[in-house]
Amino acid sequence: MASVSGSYLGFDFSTQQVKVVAIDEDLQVIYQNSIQFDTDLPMYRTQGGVHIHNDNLTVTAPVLMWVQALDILLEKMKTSGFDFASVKALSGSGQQHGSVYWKKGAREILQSTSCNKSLHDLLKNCFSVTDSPVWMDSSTSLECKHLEQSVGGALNLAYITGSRAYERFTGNQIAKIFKMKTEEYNQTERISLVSSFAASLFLGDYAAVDYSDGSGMNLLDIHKREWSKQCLEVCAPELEEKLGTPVSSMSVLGSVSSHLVRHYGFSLACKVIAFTGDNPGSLAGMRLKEGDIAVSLGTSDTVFLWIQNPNPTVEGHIFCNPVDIKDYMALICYKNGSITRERIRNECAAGSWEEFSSALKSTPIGNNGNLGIFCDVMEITPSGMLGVHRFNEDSIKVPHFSKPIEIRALIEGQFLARRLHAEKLGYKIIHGTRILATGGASSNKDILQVLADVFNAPVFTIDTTNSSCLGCAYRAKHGILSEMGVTFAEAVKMAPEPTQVVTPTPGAEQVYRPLLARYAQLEEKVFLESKQ
Ligand SMILES: O=C(CO)[C@@H](O)[C@H](O)CF
Repeated sequence: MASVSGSYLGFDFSTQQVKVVAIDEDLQVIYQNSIQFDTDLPMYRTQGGVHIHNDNLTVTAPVLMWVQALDILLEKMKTSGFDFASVKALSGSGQQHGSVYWKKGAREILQSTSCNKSLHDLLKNCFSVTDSPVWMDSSTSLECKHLEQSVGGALNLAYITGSRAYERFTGNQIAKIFKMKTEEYNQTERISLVSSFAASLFLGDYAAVDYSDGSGMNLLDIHKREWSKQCLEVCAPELEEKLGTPVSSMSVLGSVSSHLVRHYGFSLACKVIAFTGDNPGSLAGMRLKEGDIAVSLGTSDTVFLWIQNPNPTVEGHIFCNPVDIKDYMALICYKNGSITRERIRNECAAGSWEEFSSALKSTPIGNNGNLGIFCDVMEITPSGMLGVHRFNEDSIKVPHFSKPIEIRALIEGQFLARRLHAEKLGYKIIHGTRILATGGASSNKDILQVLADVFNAPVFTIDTTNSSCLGCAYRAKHGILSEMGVTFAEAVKMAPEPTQVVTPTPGAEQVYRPLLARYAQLEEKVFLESKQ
């Protein structure tokens, strides 16, 4: 029987805003809207949606601001005449690693349906910690060191949880709350991620943490897909009870709350699908599949990978895959993205991308063996690498290159690094591999040509505006089909296809394969020198 036509919602509780996208049965976007924390909720006095504390390390956001933002967004949708009754399922995402602390007794209030209050009025006394730590926080170095030491080191922790200890990761943040706000911690009956907190607002009950966003906590055993008791015990007492049991990112958590049915006219049949992290949501929005790699070329660069057999290392992050229960995804972040590309453009191409492109076109693939590593700011991957390092074809360090060679050395060096680190995490370039490029630099075809040549794979461009919202609307549709065995790829096959822009230059692979090996040796040399 043909399914009754309906719509699907994807929400994203990101750092600076709450966004919503609605799609129809054919996956076409039929509605979108957003609430900006700084401007629409000025009484919270956030900057970029957060409060950076005086120590310049602690970064938090007021949890009631997120609640109030949803009230306003749903009212905006209602005022614009959005047909809530047509929504068959909804899902969403949240900024990863942030944590929300529900006070004892909050669940009963969350479940209460009798009142006509806004969610903000309903929940205003429900949080034991009112300023939630968020991903920009870097105040938990001691907790990170303690966790790594307690489980046998950084690599062991990465093997168990998918990442070495990171200051922003939730387990270390919870450890700090237990240490610094012990009474508040003891008054907490549930700890949510931003994603599962948001899902709870729609469910009218505590929503479980999903495997994918849970992989960003240094607490979830990504192989067993259950909490690592060893990690829980190191971070804080009675933590498993406060976190609840994690679930698949495709889980149907239940139906939307009767509070929302009454206030907005959602159907009682509208399902809430597990919410997840913004990056797993983006992977869904880009419709990445096995063998694909997404490269976001922005101020900082981010690489998303689909991985079947992960090899967790102390660099990068392995998360459980949000759309395939047996596979994984990886995330690799680089600080030296467009920051460095723009500096070299200004110094070597008179500030012109056209001249930058001409230099790439006038220099040979492989740059006659000249290699460069350009870290204007301290790099995330590899952690702590800094400075500009140039090597000639004999791997001898040289003080400078000519301008065209400098330009090619920068771009080849960046993409050789992305390929090296991806393959270290277990990524494999297979037949049919696609590179999905997004972000500012993806508009430069000559830069994408180098990307295609280094990876020996075709490069496609995609519009990732609202990629996480869109991905979660897709996941909402898939969530109610997955129980019938429908795969995510099948559920979203009607979505707009990415545009192929360039294919690898014949013979490029024969140049870059040995160059990649040389790059790996030189990067290791520079990395070790930076640690001395
Ligand atoms: O910390 C991050 C990923 O590990 C960021 O991308 C946050 O998810 C942004 F909200």
